[in-house]
Amino acid sequence: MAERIISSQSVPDDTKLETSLRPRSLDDFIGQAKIKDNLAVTMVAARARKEALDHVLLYGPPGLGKTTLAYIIAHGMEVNIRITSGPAIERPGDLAAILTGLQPHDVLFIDEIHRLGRTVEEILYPAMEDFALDIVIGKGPGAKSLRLKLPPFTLIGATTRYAMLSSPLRDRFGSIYRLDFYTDEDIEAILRRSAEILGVQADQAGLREIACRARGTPRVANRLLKRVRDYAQVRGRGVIDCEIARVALGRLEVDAVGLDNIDHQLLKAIIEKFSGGPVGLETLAAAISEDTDTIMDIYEPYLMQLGFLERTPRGRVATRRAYDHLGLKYPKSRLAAEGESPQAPLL
Ligand SMILES: Nc1ncnc2c1ncn2[C@@H]1O[C@H](COP(=O)(O)OP(=O)(O)OP(=O)(O)O)[C@@H](O)[C@H]1O
Repeated sequence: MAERIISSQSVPDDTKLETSLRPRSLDDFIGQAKIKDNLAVTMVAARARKEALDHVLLYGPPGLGKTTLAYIIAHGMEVNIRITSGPAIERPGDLAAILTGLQPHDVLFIDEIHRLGRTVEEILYPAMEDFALDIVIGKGPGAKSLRLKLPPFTLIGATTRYAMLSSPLRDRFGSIYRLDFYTDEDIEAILRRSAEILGVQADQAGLREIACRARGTPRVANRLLKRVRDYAQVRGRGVIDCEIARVALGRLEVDAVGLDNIDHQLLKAIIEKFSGGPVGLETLAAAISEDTDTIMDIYEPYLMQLGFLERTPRGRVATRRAYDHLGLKYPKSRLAAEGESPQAPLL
C-alpha cells in the first residue's frame, strides 16, 4: 500500500527527523500539561528518595509522544534507557536476559506492550512487583524454582490498545497516563520549535495552516512541515506562508481537517455501501482492503475525535458531520429516526 503522508505511524524516513526534533526535557515537551505536571512531581520525589521511578504506562494513538516521554524520563532521572517492544520479546528467556542486564534505576521501555505473549508477561509480574526473576530449572517432577534478585528498575509500557492489557499487568503500573490528541495551538508551537531547529523560515499563518491539518499529532505535523518546506524551496521563496502551505498540502491531498484519500474512502464506504452504518469492522475493512488493526489504531481515533465516526455495539456509523464534510446529503430517514429537523448542516 502507498505510504500515507498523514499516517501517525513511524516510517523509516522519519527516523532521522524524529531524532533531531525529539524534545529532551519536560520543558521542551509541548502540550499534555497534566501528564507533564504529574510526571515532574513523581520524578522529583523519586530522585529525592533515591529510588527508581514507579512503573509508568503510557497509552494513546501513535505519534503523540510516548517514546519521547520515555526518553525524557530516563534523561531526567539520569539513568540509561533500554528500548524494546512486545513483539520483539518472543520467549521468557529474552525478557530474562534484558532484565538481568539492567543497572539499578534504569528505564526499560516496552513499546506495544499489549503484544507481549502470556508466558513472557508472567515473568514481568514478580519483576515489576518484587524486582525478582522466577526461573524454573529442569523439567517434570525434578524441576526447581529459583528466585533471582533484580536491580530496582522502572518499566515504561506504551500501548495504543489499553483495553487489550490484562488487568494483572495494568495493576502493576504506579502511574497510568493517557495521551490525547494535541490542540491546534500546541501543534503550532511544536511546528515553530521544529522549524527553528531545522532552520526553516515560516510565518505564523503558514504554521497554522499546517497545524490544523496535522491530525493533532506531532509526528504528522513534523512530517508535513518537512514536505511543505521542500515545496517552499522549489516553488516559492523558501519561506512557508499560508499560500505555500495551502497549495503544498493540497498537492499532498491532505484536506482542510487533515483527512486524506483513505479516510475519505473509509467514510464513503460506510455511507455509500452500508447506508451510513452501522457496519461491522471486519466488513468495513474488507470493503476498503485494509486490515482491522490499522483501521482501529490509525484511522478511527482521529475520525472519532472529529466527530465523523461513531463506534457503536452494532458497528461503525458515519455521523452527520461526516456527510457534511464530504458534501453528501444526510438522508431524511436518518433525520427522522433522530427526531431532528432537516435544515442547518452541522459544521
Ligand atoms: N509534546 C511534544 N512536543 C514536541 N515534539 C513532540 C512531542 N511529542 C512528540 N513529538 C515529536 O513527534 C515525534 C513522534 O513522537 P514519539 O515517537 O514519541 O511518538 P509515540 O507516541 O511513541 O509513537 P509510536 O507509538 O508510534 O512509537 C517525536 O520524534 C517528536 O519529534
